This record gives sequence, structure tokens and C-alpha cells, in this order.
Amino acid sequence: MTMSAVPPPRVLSVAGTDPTGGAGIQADLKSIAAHRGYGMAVVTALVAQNTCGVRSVHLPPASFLTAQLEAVSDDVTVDAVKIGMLAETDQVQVVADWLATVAPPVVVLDPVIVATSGDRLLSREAEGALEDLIPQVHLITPNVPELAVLSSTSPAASWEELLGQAHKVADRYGVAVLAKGGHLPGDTVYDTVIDPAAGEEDALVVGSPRILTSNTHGTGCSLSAAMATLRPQRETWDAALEEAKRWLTAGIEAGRELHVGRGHGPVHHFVDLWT
Ligand SMILES: Nc1ncnc2c1ncn2[C@@H]1O[C@H](COP(=O)(O)OP(=O)(O)O)[C@@H](O)[C@H]1O
Ligand SMILES: Cc1ncc(COP(=O)(O)O)c(N)n1
Repeated sequence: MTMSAVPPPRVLSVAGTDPTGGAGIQADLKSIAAHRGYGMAVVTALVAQNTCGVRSVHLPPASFLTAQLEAVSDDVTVDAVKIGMLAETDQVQVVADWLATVAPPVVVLDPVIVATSGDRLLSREAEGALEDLIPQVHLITPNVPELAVLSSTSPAASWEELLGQAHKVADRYGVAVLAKGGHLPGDTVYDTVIDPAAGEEDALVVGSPRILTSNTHGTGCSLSAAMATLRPQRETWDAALEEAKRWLTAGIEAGRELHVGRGHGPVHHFVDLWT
């Protein structure tokens, strides 16, 4: 067997843990591997959770978060970063400072605020600190309630409303926004990247049939890690989204085969490899 001449992108996940493997760092590493990236991980929070919900959270001191980030970047060239759960203001600031020093070429932020189970992962006080982090990243991937928080409005009830909020946030922060329709009603789930840098061209809207399933634990984590891994390998965010969305839809459908947990089960990250 021969290896490709182009090395895989070195992708760092900065996120919390899920010991049942469906969300957070564990999901990110699987998603990165599924998209042919070399996965690395810095833990922001140890989370005692499963498919049913969050039981407790243990945070390392902010100085230890810095130590982990520097241990990676002092040694390894980081091609892309995916940022997930950040629990408190000091964690957000540590990551913002590290990004300012290292300036990785691709940074995706999933502004995780509340888990699918309804448990809060980012403290209310730290919501404001996200505003300082967002201008330092290239793409943010909020779900409907998270986009409402970022645009200081109530959650969108329609695709048109969602697009309006995404444009507002994209223009305010100068950042690309992946608008995700997972929480909207309808038989088709739409996603699109609103990119202020992409000019007047119409953005690609990718739709997929809504799958009737409860296996949606970690969909947002997995999608954002896929986008971070694909972007260094593709020309545009749209190309990355098209590929990631096809994969995620198949992964949600195949999640039925995994039989993990009694709550919201995980997606099948290796659907293209095993089935
Ligand atoms: N039931 C579903 N069927 C098909 N795709 C889905 C379904 N639920 C979510 N998705 C897709 O999963 C991704 C993340 O969804 P979303 O629910 O919006 O975010 P989050 O997981 O962050 O709450 C999006 O690409 C969305 O289109
Ligand atoms: C550590 C961690 N990060 C993120 C999520 C959100 O994932 P989801 O909203 O899909 O439950 C989670 N449950 N745990």
C-alpha cells in the first residue's frame, strides 16, 4: 500500500469530553479521522455525561488549559482548529490569547451553549466573552438557539429568519457563519455558509431529508470538526459543507446500527468505512 504524498492536515480539537463517545472531544477525533485528518485534542472540561444528560463538570485551571495548548503548538504545526465547549470566561480568554499568538490558518468555533439534553455547558456570564473570541475565528457554527443568543434576538422560527440572523452576526464580527436548520420544523433540513468574504455570489444551500431519529447527540460537534478538517483539503467552505453534510446525513441514519445508550444516541462517524 502506498501513502499519499500530501500529509493529512493536523487538526486540533479544543473541547470538553463525553465518556460515551458521541459528543465533544471523542466525537471530534472520530470526525477528524473520518475526514482524513490527524486528530489532536486539548481538554477544556471533563464532563460526566452520557446519552441522557450531563451529571457533573470538572474544569482544569485556566493555566493548565494554556499549558496544554502550548504543549501542542510549541511542537506541532497546527493546520486547523475546532473549538467546542468552553465553560467559563477565563477559558474563553485563554483560547483567544493562544489564537492571537499562533494564528492557525483555519479556526472553526462551535459556540456550544446548551447540549441536546438541555444542560447548560457555557456559563451565562461567559456568553459575553464569546464576542471577543469570534473575531479571531474564520467560521462559527451556531445552532438555532445559539445564533439567537449571538444576535440578541429570539430563536428563529423559519429559514428566512435564520438567514437574517446569520447575516447580522457575519457582518457584525466579519466571520463566516454556518447557519444550521436542524432545530427548524420541516421535512428538509437546510444548512448554508454565510461568508462576508465571498462577495455577491449566492451561497450554496445544502438540504437533506429530515431523519426521524433521536440519534442526534453530537451532530453539531461532528459537523464542526468535519468542516475544520475538510477546509484545508478543499477550495471553499461550500465544498467542505457539501461533503460534510452528505457524510453527516448518512451518519445520522446509520446511528441506528450502533445501539449506544438509552437517550440521544451518537452518529455513526465511520459510516463510509464500515458499511
Ligand atoms: N433529524 C435530522 N435529520 C437530518 N439532519 C439533521 C437532523 N438533525 C440535525 N441534522 C443536521 O445536523 C447538523 C447539526 O444540527 P443542529 O441540530 O442544527 O445543530 P446542533 O447539533 O449544534 O444542535 C446540521 O447539519 C443539521 O442539518
Ligand atoms: C463536551 C460536550 N461538548 C458539546 C456537547 C454538545 O453536543 P450536543 O448538543 O450534540 O449534545 C456536549 N454534549 N458535550
